[in-house]
Amino acid sequence: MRIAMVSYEVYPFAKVGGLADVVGALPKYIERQGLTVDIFMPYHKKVDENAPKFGYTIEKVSEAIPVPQLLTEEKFDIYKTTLPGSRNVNVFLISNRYYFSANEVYEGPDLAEQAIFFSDAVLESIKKLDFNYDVIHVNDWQTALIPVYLKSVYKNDEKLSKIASVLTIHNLGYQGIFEPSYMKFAGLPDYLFSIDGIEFYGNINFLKGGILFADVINTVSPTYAREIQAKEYGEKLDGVLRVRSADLYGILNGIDYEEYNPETDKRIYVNYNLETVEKKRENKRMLQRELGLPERDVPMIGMINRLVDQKGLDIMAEVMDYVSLFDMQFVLLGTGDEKYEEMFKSLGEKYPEKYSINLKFDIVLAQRIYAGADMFLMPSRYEPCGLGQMYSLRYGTIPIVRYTGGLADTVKEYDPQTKDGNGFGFEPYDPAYLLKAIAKALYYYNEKEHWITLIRNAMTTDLSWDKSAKEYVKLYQRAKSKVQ
Ligand SMILES: Nc1ncnc2c1ncn2[C@@H]1O[C@H](COP(=O)(O)OP(=O)(O)O[C@H]2O[C@H](CO)[C@@H](O)[C@H](O)[C@H]2O)[C@@H](O)[C@H]1O
Repeated sequence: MRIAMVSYEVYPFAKVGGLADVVGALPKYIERQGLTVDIFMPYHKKVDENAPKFGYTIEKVSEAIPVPQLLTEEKFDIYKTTLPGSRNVNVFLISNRYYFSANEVYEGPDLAEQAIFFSDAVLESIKKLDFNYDVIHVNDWQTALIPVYLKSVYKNDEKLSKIASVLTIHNLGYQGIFEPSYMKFAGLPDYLFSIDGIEFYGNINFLKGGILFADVINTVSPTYAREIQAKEYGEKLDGVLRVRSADLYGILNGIDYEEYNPETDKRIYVNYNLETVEKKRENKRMLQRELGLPERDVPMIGMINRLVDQKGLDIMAEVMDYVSLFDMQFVLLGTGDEKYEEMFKSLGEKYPEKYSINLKFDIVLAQRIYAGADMFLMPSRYEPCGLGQMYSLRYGTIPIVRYTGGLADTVKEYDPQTKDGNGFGFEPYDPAYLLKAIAKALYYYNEKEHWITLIRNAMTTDLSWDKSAKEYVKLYQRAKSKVQ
């Protein structure tokens, strides 16, 4: 089977959040299952910026290809590189100066036009390139129109009509909702502007289109796949998801065990494994030094996040003054909404000996926090899967989470009787429960025998992609069986 995987972000070429990590790792593991995978992504400015750091080279494959389907004269070029660490995963970069010259991945002159242009350009590239794909695997709203095109405009196209589609929802909170006028730009037939199509409360909704028209849909954890079919987590698409529930799966993300390995990770200060885990302390000391925190043996809580409502920062705001009463340190790395940046900045100013607030994107510092911190906080309001808690488990850093979505599927409450469990957490979205979970973790930090057991349980949790990659292969087979 040959798979075309389509995404706006792919590590290491351009990364904003977890989507990049998934599409940068999963193809390597699918390839090991004997399939062939190619990636299609926009040629963002970031791709050139990251090239010297990661040592990939880029060549031009084809140029000035039109998109006759769309209401634009813009053309695109195709460039090609290879996914580092893969055997043979081609990465095709769709280049167009007008749409893709912003500094950031999710910026541009018009985000709706940009996503439509990219989606159609991918299909035009597939027509042009000499490969026969069995499945197009699209990710999130930016690429969710591809299944819509396949089942409407291209349903009689000799090549494209034979390709099945899979949509992965990494975050239902972002849907791509725009004015109906974009139907015309996209060249989509009018009949699609209906309740059974991409119409959504008078607008158009790209993700809804993907959910209705992809042959198979999945999200990134079994719990989130269940949660989003009910009103509380459904973001107004729960009804549409229930319509497709027979074709909706939940496959837990994995993490790249080669890239994220405390034994070999070159970005951390001192390497370690389960047998030499006491070296974590050295990582903490060096991190304290780098960040200007007092070099003491106090429990350190880390947090690395996009600073947005999803991440539970409003309930955190209510408890951090109380958490600050403990002898502890807190290290934040993140960027996002101004109100949250301000909240963390003022905590840093109020308690300079306890807080290190780093409002930037820095993948080296991220690894140093995963390795150096003792605990990792992720009190998300909702979390489709969550990778932060998985990286921290792998690095022996104990997660404190809200049990929702993938957090509930990967973190298990520590039981001091049975010595089972790899972290701490809470369920009701309520600051009092969050405070209790943090206090509990801080308590067990001082119960050294329990803490060592926790670290052992964390580091031996199976989070590899191997199992999930096999699930994706089955998903592709299911999708393929629907178009024959
Ligand atoms: N300032 C910063 N500097 C450096 N690195 C930073 C950073 N801010 C965040 N990161 C990194 O970005 C990634 C975040 O991934 P998550 O999966 O935790 O959340 P995200 O909401 O982005 O992903 C969405 O998609 C993924 C993938 O499916 C789902 O796991 C998740 O639940 C869903 O919300 C981690 O690798 C983290 O280290």
